[in-house]
Amino acid sequence: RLTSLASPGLIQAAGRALGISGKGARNSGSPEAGDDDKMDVDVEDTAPPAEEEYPDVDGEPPAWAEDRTPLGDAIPWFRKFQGGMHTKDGVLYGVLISGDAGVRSYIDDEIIITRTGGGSEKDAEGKLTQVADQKDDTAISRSVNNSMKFNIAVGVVIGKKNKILKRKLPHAFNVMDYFRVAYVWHERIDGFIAVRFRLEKLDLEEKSWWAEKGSPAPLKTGRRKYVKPNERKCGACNQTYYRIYYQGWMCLNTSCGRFWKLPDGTDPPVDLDYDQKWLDWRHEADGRVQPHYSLVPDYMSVIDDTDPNSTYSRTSWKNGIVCPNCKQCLSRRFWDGWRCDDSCGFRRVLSMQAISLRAVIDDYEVAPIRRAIVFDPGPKETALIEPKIDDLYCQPYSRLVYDLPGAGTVTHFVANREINERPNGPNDLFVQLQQANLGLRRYPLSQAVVNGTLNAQFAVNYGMPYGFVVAVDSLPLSEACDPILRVMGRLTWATREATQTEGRTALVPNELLALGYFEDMAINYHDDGEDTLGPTIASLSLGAMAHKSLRMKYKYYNGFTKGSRKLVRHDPVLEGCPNREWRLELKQKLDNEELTWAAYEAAWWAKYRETKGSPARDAPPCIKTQLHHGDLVVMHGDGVQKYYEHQVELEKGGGAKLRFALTARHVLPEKIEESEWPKGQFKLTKDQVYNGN
Ligand SMILES: O=C(O)CCC(=O)C(=O)O
Repeated sequence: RLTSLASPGLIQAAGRALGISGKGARNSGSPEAGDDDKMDVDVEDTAPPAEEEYPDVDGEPPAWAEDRTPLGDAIPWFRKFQGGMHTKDGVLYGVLISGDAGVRSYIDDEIIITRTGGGSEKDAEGKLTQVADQKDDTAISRSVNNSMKFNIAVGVVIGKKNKILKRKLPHAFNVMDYFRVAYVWHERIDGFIAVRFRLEKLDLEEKSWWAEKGSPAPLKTGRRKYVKPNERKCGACNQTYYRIYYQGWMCLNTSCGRFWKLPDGTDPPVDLDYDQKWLDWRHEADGRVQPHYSLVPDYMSVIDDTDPNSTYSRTSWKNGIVCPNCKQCLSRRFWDGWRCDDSCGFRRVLSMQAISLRAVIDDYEVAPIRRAIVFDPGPKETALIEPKIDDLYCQPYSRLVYDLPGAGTVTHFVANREINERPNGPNDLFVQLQQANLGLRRYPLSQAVVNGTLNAQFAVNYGMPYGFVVAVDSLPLSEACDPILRVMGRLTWATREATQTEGRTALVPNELLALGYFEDMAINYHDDGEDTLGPTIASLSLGAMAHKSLRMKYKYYNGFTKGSRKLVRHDPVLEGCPNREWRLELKQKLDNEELTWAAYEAAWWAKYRETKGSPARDAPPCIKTQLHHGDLVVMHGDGVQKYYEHQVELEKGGGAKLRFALTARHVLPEKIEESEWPKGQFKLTKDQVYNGN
């Protein structure tokens, strides 16, 4: 705790006049020598004002965001979606000063003093606590040192949750400015060594936008004194350090016996005051200190709409823009560009010229006469299931059926040139879907670790509402365009074909999710196991090739949940899971009531401990397929979604820049509001019905 020597009102007034917020400063000199008490600034002693009582800021941030995703997409020096420091190749590029930056944090109009955060954790109340030593050899502290050593300016974003600056911040995340790393040192925090650093605003001429509204302009750079802080050499280790704290100079060499000791050899208190000379220290303008990126880059100026290769490229969907009107960071949420929210209305619409199949398929011929079926499990991939291959049953397709015992089947209808080239077949559909204005866009994931994380593909939903992975608005199927209805025809055929062979009646699809993949897009392991869905999911691939994999879910593979390691109550003990024999034996005993649940648990873990050779891990894929242009895949059986998960990745390289995946499901009407049912009703013309040719 700080020793307060002045009244809180006086303290705050003094702080504001100096542009000081947060922890206070004292004049240099030793406290023993009797300092000027009036300069004692101790705002910690007063209850922090409620946010709305903080003073307004003087200007507007040059860029801002309400979520981390658009911020990281649009600000290249802070392409960081979790954590507070963006480092790359050993250099620190950007810092986020958000909630609790820990003890002795400090921000004023030109200076920021913070810590690297390494070796620290948030406690139950969200307070940052150091839990391990952090020395200079960690990647993060090397990066901070490198930015100082190599004169790389560091961009800073301030979060609304920040309570050190004590200003009313306009947005959740606000770009401040570029700073130089002026000093890096070690301290002891919560008993552990921590790395701290001091940032100094690069442009000292201009008033900072986050300065208090109406506060005086900063001193012109030509009139500043640029006096260095006091420094002293340690008598024990001979190292020289600046004096940072009013309470006294301290050696900052972690290997010295006098590290972090006050001149009288005692440990310093937790709350210390910054020495005024240390806070007043500024560097003269130095042209060598430069940022790597523009503070707010103008990505729009480098987009070439006339080149489809650039429109569908990774950079084109990974990079956000900053709205030129309201300065909001915008992710590429729309198929055809960037749009700001309604209050601003800014749009940058790309012409989205159609891309040819030739441009996205990297094979000698765009389609083969007969597709070679790729199935070679290889010696290491013994978990892969061998499909039953039938070239005759639904010619000209080859049909591959993968059996997942106890779960269901995956049927792959492999297309070829004859199928793809037919009028209104896959080749035509690929062009037609590009020409149709489908309204594809990226939606926030419903179960994301970071708020606002967007689905990695562009999506639009037709028919009955479906929103397991992303909440996508659904459009009535009756109003869908011709190519979408033709796709519905194909998927209805595939659904029947894959399920009738098992002697069951198919539930005809009444929903269609269209996904558009650009270069390098992928959908990570997930299942489509929403309880509103029937057991069959059929999909059509158009355009670039993709790889689809299926694997058993972690808990069914290992028998227990990840993290909390709770045993699965009704363990199906599927084929391919480890320790299958004894797991089946124990399950039998549990099912026959020879074991209580508690006895089962004890026996299970005892057996598991004996099997030292099988540590818990993610299941390896049991199905790996290549999804080529025109192929259809049908996953059938409730167990496929319950026990298995699937992922799809666009082929890397080879120009694989555009793929459509159209997936049809049967949404159970009884599970959906009746008012939504009409959306799933549609009638195909004779021409739109597909019969497998
Ligand atoms: O891209 C695909 O082929 C399938 C997409 C998918 O996994 C899904 O819609 O759940």
